[in-house]
Amino acid sequence: MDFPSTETSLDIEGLTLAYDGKPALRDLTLRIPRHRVTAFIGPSGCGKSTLLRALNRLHDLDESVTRQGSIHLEGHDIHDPRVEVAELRRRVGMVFQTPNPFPMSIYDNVAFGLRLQGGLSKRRIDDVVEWALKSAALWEEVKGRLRASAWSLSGGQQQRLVIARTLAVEPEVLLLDEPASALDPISTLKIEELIGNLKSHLTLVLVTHNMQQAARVSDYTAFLHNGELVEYGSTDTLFTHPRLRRTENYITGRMVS
Ligand SMILES: Nc1ncnc2c1ncn2[C@@H]1O[C@H](COP(=O)(O)OP(=O)(O)OP(=O)(O)O)[C@@H](O)[C@H]1O
Repeated sequence: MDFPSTETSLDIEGLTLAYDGKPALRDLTLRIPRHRVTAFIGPSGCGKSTLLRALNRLHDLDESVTRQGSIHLEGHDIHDPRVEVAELRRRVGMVFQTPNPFPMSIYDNVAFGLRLQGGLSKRRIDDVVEWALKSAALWEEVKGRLRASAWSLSGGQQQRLVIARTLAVEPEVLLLDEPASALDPISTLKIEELIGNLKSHLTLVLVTHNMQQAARVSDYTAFLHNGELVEYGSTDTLFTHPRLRRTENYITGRMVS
């Protein structure tokens, strides 16, 4: 799957990543398009989360990890020594499987990153908190109790709060690692709707075990197996006319691992 560089957000080239010398990703090359939803699918242990984490350098502190190859964000090498990792992680935000709001109020969760950046008036922070909560489709449910503890929210609301917290610092890319797998079906639907709405101004990358979910929300799908990129293409094509037998076996449930 190839996109012109003008439409590419993340350009992954020859990426090999190993834990203690054991490769989890093998020579992966793919381009992730801007303002689209790209899903990574594949059996457990195939390297989906490893690839997602590599995109905002979450492996940096893991001394067992070695890497070859490159990742460019908007044409710039994310491993360039001049890159500040905190700024990279602001631009490439990440939401994990289990909602992880901070032990503070709803408002303070969303304001957290803005206050760290500093220099914003109280009024401006109020505005951004409201905008982020609206963007995460949570505002109507919490506008009357912004000072309540984030932990008083349901699991699905907590996950949308975490998304609002991530959106508040205006990332360009949002990485979602099984964001709905701990949620009930109604909360899952809300997260899926939200993903669809966010792509008008964000690039989204989604790891999911749920193939129906990948089919519902993503524009492009990458199928990984044993750390290799097996097939990558438009979601419609990959699910209806996979090129390779391995992909077909996986999406039809004939491959379990
Ligand atoms: N921190 C780590 N240290 C050592 N090995 C790891 C580490 N994280 C992942 N691995 C190994 O790397 C391989 C890929 O794991 P990864 O979590 O990326 O796969 P995955 O496709 O996301 O799996 P799942 O769907 O089960 O979450 C697996 O063999 C896993 O055991």
